[in-house]
Amino acid sequence: MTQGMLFNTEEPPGRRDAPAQALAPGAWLFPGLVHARAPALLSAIGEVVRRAPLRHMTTPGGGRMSVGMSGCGARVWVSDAAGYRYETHDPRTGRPWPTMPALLRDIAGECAQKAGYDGFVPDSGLINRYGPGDRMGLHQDRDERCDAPIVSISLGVSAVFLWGGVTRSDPVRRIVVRNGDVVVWGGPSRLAWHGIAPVPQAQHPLCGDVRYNLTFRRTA
Ligand SMILES: O=C(O)CCC(=O)C(=O)O
Ligand SMILES: [Fe+2]
Repeated sequence: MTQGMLFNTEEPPGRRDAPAQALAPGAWLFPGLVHARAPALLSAIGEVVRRAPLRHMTTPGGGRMSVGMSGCGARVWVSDAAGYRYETHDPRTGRPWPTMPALLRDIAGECAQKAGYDGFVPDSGLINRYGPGDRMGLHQDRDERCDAPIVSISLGVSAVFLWGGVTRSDPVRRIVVRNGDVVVWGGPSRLAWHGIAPVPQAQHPLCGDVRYNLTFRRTA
């Protein structure tokens, strides 16, 4: 696998050439693909959350999500007592979500292309912030009105990505995702079940004890 100029400048030995791993038809793990871009990605996250602060959303059932969330782009996923949906405005500030930084849009497009999905232009960039012990239960991403793929970037502390099949009862694999790893799923795997196991207490030089996840989608 060759990697474009965008990605391969500073990755440590052993990470640069880690091969892509097929998880399922249409689904790929790219170890370290954006490792060299982690500082730039984190500063783009900082830019977004200054204008749209991270917050703990509520599930329709009344539970508080452990993960802190924010986002950018035309629409961002929200959850509250009224349900799961995409909104054009941040309910917290009443303002439109911050514009997606070009760096994020471009990197998401490059990652999708690596998985064979050409022309992916996300209109939504979700930011998930996990502290020690925070998790995301197994779910499908099915609130989008579009079957474009999903590009998911891991930053900071390593975590275990839970990867099931398209059926709830399919076996669930546990895949370690590290700083700079990218998972892309679409096509026949677009509605695969997935989640994040409780994030361990650990330290990362760029993020302290935090894991960030950036998830790019087309919502319409
Ligand atoms: O944090 C992750 O890697 C997964 C996030 C996710 O599944 C989601 O935001 O829908
Ligand atoms: Fe998801």
